[in-house]
Parts: sequence; structure tokens; C-alpha cells
Amino acid sequence: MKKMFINGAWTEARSGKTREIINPFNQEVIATTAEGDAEDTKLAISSAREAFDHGEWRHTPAAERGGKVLQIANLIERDKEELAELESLDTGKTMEESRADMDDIAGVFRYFAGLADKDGGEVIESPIPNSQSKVVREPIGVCGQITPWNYPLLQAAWKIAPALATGNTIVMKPSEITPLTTIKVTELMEEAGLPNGVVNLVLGEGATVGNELAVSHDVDLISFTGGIDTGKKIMQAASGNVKKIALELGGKNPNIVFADADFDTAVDQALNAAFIHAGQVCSAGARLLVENSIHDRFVEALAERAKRIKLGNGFDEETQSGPLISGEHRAKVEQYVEIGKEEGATVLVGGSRPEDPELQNGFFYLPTILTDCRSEMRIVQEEVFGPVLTVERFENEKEAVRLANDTIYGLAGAVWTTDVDKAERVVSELRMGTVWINDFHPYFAQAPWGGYKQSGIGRELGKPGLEEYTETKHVYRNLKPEPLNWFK
Ligand SMILES: NC(=O)c1ccc[n+]([C@@H]2O[C@H](COP(=O)([O-])OP(=O)(O)OC[C@H]3O[C@@H](n4cnc5c(N)ncnc54)[C@H](O)[C@@H]3O)[C@@H](O)[C@H]2O)c1
Ligand SMILES: C[N+](C)(C)CC=O
Repeated sequence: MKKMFINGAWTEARSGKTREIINPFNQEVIATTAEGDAEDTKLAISSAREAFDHGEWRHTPAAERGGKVLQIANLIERDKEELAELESLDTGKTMEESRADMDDIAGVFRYFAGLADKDGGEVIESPIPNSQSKVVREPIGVCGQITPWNYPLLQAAWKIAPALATGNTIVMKPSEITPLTTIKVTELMEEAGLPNGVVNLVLGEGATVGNELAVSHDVDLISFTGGIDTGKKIMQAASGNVKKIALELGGKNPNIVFADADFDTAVDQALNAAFIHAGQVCSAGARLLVENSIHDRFVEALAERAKRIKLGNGFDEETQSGPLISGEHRAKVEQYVEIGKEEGATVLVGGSRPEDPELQNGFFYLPTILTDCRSEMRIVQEEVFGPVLTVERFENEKEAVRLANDTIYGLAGAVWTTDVDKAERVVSELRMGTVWINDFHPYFAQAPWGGYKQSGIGRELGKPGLEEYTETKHVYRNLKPEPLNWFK
């Protein structure tokens, strides 16, 4: 049984409860984990609190902390293949995707290791004579970190690496559906020799473990990646002690294709945008906006390619896309396609489960393209988080921008055109945290990631992703203290 990690020890749940972890490709049980609850979480929080308040970690020289983060990167690289296999087993994604994730993850630890000792504070020009002023950044304290199931270890890495580099202590709660790689990396962090209590891992549900992290007055920051409804609950729960919050939520991301775009490249990348990891990507290009004059030709070419996407076992080299994460999630996707049809969308491709007998035990759904979509439809507005692409038409630049921004979300989007000026004009109007020009999906450790509008609060990655884990302190020193005699 896979256990939790609290105060440097691998522990079972106090209740003795366990959970079976299921492979979404065939529904086989791949592991059994401890199933923690609020009581286990309280213990983990106490351990992190003690390690922060009375331990050596936050006083460890930044370069030394960076060295530990670098060591974790090296261990991840050493065990990359094992980690990738665990991620594919747990999520169903292809090994190619999992290996790419592991490279990114090691890179994230490496990047934040390098930043750990680069901020020596800033001297401020004080307007007051005979004084010195400086600004320093300090760790926030105990960080509760909650991650989703679609990129389990990647999203954990974006939180763990900067939190450690800046001297915080952590209670991590991975998705209860896909905890395996986070457990394995906790083992690697133990191997790297982090002091007891600096990293704690609690396994279990959001309503118990996650909620305890959000409400606890001993947690100073909650960093959450997941759905918008959960994000709102966490915001409310976190208000009790006004803890810092960082939210990475969903998206309904527009992919805008102008008639002057490189046609074949835009078609090819529209497929990636919508269907990689079966569309279970926060930044998936799930809303395709195509200029009217090329709409029919574009959609026809896209449909031809979408029909040929090979679904299967993530461990099979021929497989291009794996299953959805669970039966429950597939039912949600199916329901959305029905809603779309009732709203007047036309199913051009897909719209059902595959018939292939070899896929019947997995949670598969065919890549689906819905045309005749309009902005006001729920299928266009709400995050489906599956292999479902809606297509809308536009006449001109102004309409493209209006449609693209017409959503509560603001995570990411792309514009395809060979006209550089047009690209710049459109980008400056898009209300999103990431905008790609003639590309879709790149993200890397050096560039901040996060959402405008209801896609979230704060940023991960880049320098802002490090600063999220710090408090800013102004230190003012009077060099010539003397009585003021204000009160005579
Ligand atoms: N913006 C980003 O970078 C990003 C990245 C990945 C995923 N996401 C989003 O994540 C969502 C999919 O993930 P999901 O289905 O796992 O999301 P989810 O909100 O259901 O769960 C995310 C995590 O929150 C926990 N949780 C659930 N209820 C909770 C509660 N009341 N209090 C505290 N924690 C709770 C879950 O156990 C899980 O660990 C999508 O909306 C996707 O867009 C966003
Ligand atoms: C942020 N990203 C793209 C890695 C995963 C979103 O689901």
C-alpha cells in the first residue's frame, strides 16, 4: 500500500481507510493508497508549521536550498522512465506525452533551483535624510498545495519547486484519482534529504483533506489548480485567516484562424490544440474561430485528420490519444455533446464512444467536432474538458476579438495569421494570460502561467511564480535616531 508522508515518516491513514487507483485504459487496479482525512491533514499541517516556525529550512542559505531543489531535479531525471510509466498508467496519457512532462518537470525544478539565490533584496532610495531603506523577500510559511488529475506531477512541480526554493514548508494534496507520481517524487525528496516536516503529503479527497488545508488557520498560503467551482469554494474557505491564495482554474480557449494563415500548419495545430491528452488540458484550444472565407475548407481538412486519430493504450507506440480519466468524467463529456446538439450544433465528426472492441474497457470517447456553433451556446461557453471542439465563424478582425473574449475565462488563446501587424493588434485586445501567435500550447519554466478573469488568481512559473511564495518586507533603518519632540 502507498502511504502518506507526514513529518518525515510514511504513515497509514488514522482511520485505516484505503483507496484503489484505477487505470483508465482498462479499469484495472494499479495501486492501493492510504485514504487520509481532516485528522491526518491536521497532523501534516502541524508538522509543516513546526518545521517552518522552529526548523532550520527557512534559515538555510538560499544557495544551499537551491542545491537541494537541483538534487531533486537530478533524481527526477534519473527515474524519468519509471515516473513516465506511472503517469501513463494513472492518467492514460501516451508515454510520449508523459516523457515530455517529465522533461518539463525536471526543467522546472532546475529553473527554480537556479533562481533560489538570485534575489538579494533591493535598496530603496529613502526620501528621509539619514536613513536606509531596503526591500527583502521572505518565505510565506506553511503552503497548502492542491493539484488536479490531468497533469498530476507537472502541476505539483510548479508548486513544490518554487515553495522549496524560497524556504517555505509544504502540505501537498494530489488528486485522489492520480496520486502515484506525486508519491514517487515525495520519495525522491526524502532521498534528497529535506529536513523532516518540510514536505508533507496527504492523500485523500478534496472535501476532506483539501478543505482542511483551505480552512486551517495554520496554513499561510493555499495554491490550487483545478476547476472553477472548487476554486470558488477554496476562496471562501481560505477567508477565515485571510490566507494568501493562488488559483489556476479552467479555460475555454479560443484558437483564431484568419484566412491568410498558413493553412496546413493551422489545421495540424488546431488538432493538437483540441485533442492532445483527449482534450483534458486547461489550455485546450476547444473553441475554434475560423474566418468565413476559409471556414468550410478548413473544417473539412480538420475533420479528415480528426477521424484518423488513433485511440488506444498509452503504452502502445501507435497510440495518439488515450482515454478520458473516468467513467464519471466521460458521462459529463457525453452530456455536453447532447447539450450542444440540443442547442443546434452539428456533429461533424465523433460524438460517440469508439466501437473498437479493444477499447471497450477504457473510458474512451471519439475526437468530436461540432460545427454551426454560436457564442451564446453552453457548449461554447462552458469547459467540457474532453475531446470536443466547437467551431464558430467570423467575418473580420473585430468580430474575431469579440467572440474570443466572450467567455468568463481568460487562460490562453492563439491567433493564426501571416500579417504581423494584425497579429499584434489582436493579441493586444485578447484578455488572456497566455497568447500564442502561429502556435498553440507552448509553456515553459521561464514564462509565467496563469489566467485573466475567472481563470484564476496569481501566476505560476517564471519569476512571478517564485514571488508567489514570498512575502515582501520593507526594512527601514534610521541612521541617526534622535527625539522628535512632536509632543512638547
Ligand atoms: N489553469 C491551469 O493551469 C490548470 C491546469 C490543470 C488543470 N486545470 C483545471 O483543473 C480542472 C480539472 O481538474 P479536476 O477535475 O481535478 O479539478 P477539481 O477542482 O475537481 O479537483 C482539483 C483538486 O481539488 C481537490 N478538491 C476538490 N474539492 C475540493 C474542496 N472542496 N476543497 C479543496 N480541494 C478540493 C481535488 O481533490 C483535487 O485534488 C479543469 O477545470 C482544468 O481546467 C487548470
Ligand atoms: C498548464 N498545462 C497546460 C500544463 C496543463 C493544463 O491543464
